[in-house]
Amino acid sequence: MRKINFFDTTLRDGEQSAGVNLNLKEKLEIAKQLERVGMDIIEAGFPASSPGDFRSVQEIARTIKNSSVTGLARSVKGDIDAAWEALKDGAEPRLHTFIATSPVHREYKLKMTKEQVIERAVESVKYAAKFFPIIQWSAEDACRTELDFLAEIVEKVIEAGAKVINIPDTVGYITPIEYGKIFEYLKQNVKNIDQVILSAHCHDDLGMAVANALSAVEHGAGQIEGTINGIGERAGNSALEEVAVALYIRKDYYKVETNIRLNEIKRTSDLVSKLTGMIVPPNKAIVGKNAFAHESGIHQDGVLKEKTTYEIISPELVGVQSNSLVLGKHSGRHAFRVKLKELGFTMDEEATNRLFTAFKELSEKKKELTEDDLVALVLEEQLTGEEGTYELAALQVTYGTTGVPSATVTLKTKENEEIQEAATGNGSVEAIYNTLERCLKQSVTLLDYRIQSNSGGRDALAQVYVKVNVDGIEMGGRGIAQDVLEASAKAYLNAVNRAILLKHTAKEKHQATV
Ligand SMILES: CC(=O)SCCNC(=O)CCNC(=O)[C@H](O)C(C)(C)COP(=O)(O)OP(=O)(O)OC[C@H]1O[C@@H](n2cnc3c(N)ncnc32)[C@H](O)[C@@H]1OP(=O)(O)O
Ligand SMILES: CC(C)C(=O)C(=O)O
Repeated sequence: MRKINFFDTTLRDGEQSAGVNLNLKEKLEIAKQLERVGMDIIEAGFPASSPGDFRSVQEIARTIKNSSVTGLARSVKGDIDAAWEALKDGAEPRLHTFIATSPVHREYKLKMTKEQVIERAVESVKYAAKFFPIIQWSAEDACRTELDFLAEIVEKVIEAGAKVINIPDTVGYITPIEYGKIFEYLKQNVKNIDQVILSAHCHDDLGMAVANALSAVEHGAGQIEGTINGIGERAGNSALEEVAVALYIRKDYYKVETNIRLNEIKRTSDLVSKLTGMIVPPNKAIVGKNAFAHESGIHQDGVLKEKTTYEIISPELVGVQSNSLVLGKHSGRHAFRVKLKELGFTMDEEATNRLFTAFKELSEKKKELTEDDLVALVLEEQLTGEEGTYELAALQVTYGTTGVPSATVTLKTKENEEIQEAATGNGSVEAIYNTLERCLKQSVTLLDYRIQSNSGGRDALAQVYVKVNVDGIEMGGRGIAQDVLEASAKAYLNAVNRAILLKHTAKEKHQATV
C-alpha cells in the first residue's frame, strides 16, 4: 500500500491562530506528543521570525529523534541561515521554504514579476541545498495561480534540488475536485515530478480543508499537512486527526497507510487544546466530546443491540475510553434501564416506568441530565413510595427585597382532604415552614436545615435535608426539586410524615402489647 507522510504544523501554522502563544516548554511538550502519535514531519516554527521561535525550533530539533523536524523560511538568505542554525543538530534537518506564486500575491504583496518569483525561488532552493539534505518548497497561494506558471516554477525548483513540492490552498478557496485536477495537471506537465513527494496544505475558510486533503491523496499526494484539532491561521488547517482516521476507516477506498498511532489521537488533541486554549467544539469529528455520544432513543437502542448500527469508528481506536449514552429528552426506555443498572439500581417494571415519566418531565426542564440527577430521581421515587399523611399539593411564595416574605401552601391528606394556609416569615423558607406548621396543627421544631446542589450548573436539582422535632420525636427528612423552595417544603413534609408514621406504629405496638 502507498504510504502517506503526515506533516504536522501545529507549532507553526497552528500557532498562527489568533490569540495562541506557546512558550518553549509548551511547544516541546506538544512536539514530544506529536512524535508519539507518529507524525513523520514536525514543523516546529519559523526560526527567523523571533529569537523565541528560533530557540523553540532548535530545542525541538535537538530533542525529537523519531520525526523529521523542519522550520519555515521565506525565500530570503537570512531566513534560510536562521533555519539552518536552528535545525542543524536535528536527526534529519529539513527546510521548508516558500514564495507566493498567485497573481494577486505577486503584484500586490511581493511586487514581483513571474520571472522574478522564479528566480528568487530557484536561488533560495539552491542556496538551501548547500546545507539541508531535504528541502520542501511551497508555492504559497498555489490554488489561485495560473496552472502553466505553477507547472513551470515547480519544474524549476525540482531542478534546483527541492525534494518535496507543496501545493497549498493558502486561502481555503479550492474545491476537492479542482484540487485533485491541479495534482493531475502537475503530474502530467512537470518533468521529474515522479522524483519528488507532492504535498497538500489546506485551509478551512470554506470548510473544505479535510475534504481537499483527502482529494489530494486520491490524486497522488504523498504528504498531507495540517494541524491537530485543525487550528491555524483564520479558520484553520486540515485537522490531521480527521484525515488520519478517514484514511484508516476508509482504507478500502483510499488504499493507503500512515504511521499515525490512532490510539494516541485523543491525548494529542487534549494536550493541544489545553496548551493553546483553543477549545474543541463538542461536535468536532473524532475528538469532540460528543463524537461518541448517543442521545436519541432509537440510536441508543441500536447501539445497545449492536454498536456498529450507529458507530463507524470505535472510540477505543482513537484513545477514547468508551462511547456514552447521554440521557436527555430524546432518550428511550432501553438506554434508561441500562443506565439505572449501571448506577446499581434494580427496580421493577412499574417503578421503572414511573421513574421514566419523571425523567422525561425533568428532561424538558433541564438541558443535560447527569448521573447525579438520575440518582436524585431514584431517591425521589423512593420518597414518593413512602406512605405519608400529608402531600404537598401547591406552594406559592412571595418574596421581595422590601416586603415581608409570605407563603401559601395547600396540603392534601391521605383521605383527599385539602388544607390551605398562609403565613409570613423573615425569609421565604421560614414563611413556608410557618405556613406548614399552621396546616399541620401541631408544633414542629426545625433542628437542622441543609441545602445542596445536586450537580453543577444553573439548572441543577436542589436537595434539602432537614431535622425536625414533632411531639418529642426527632426525625430527618429530605426533599428534591428543581426549585430550592419546593425542595425545602418537601423535605419538611417528608420529616413530619415519617415522624407521624413512627408515632402511629409505636402506638399500635403499645396497644398490641396491653
Ligand atoms: C501562508 C503563511 O502562513 S506564511 C507564514 C506566515 N507566518 C508569519 O508571518 C509569522 C512570522 N512572521 C514574522 O515574524 C514577520 O512577518 C517576519 C519576521 C517574517 C518578517 O517581518 P518584517 O520584516 O517586519 O516584514 P513584514 O512581515 O511586515 O512583511 C513581510 C515581508 O516579507 C516579504 N515576503 C513575504 N513572503 C516572502 C517570501 N516567501 N519570500 C521573500 N519575501 C517574502 C513581503 O513581501 C514583505 O516584504 P517587504 O517588507 O519588502 O514589503
Ligand atoms: C507557508 C505555506 C505552506 C502556508 O502556510 C500556506 O500557504 O498556507
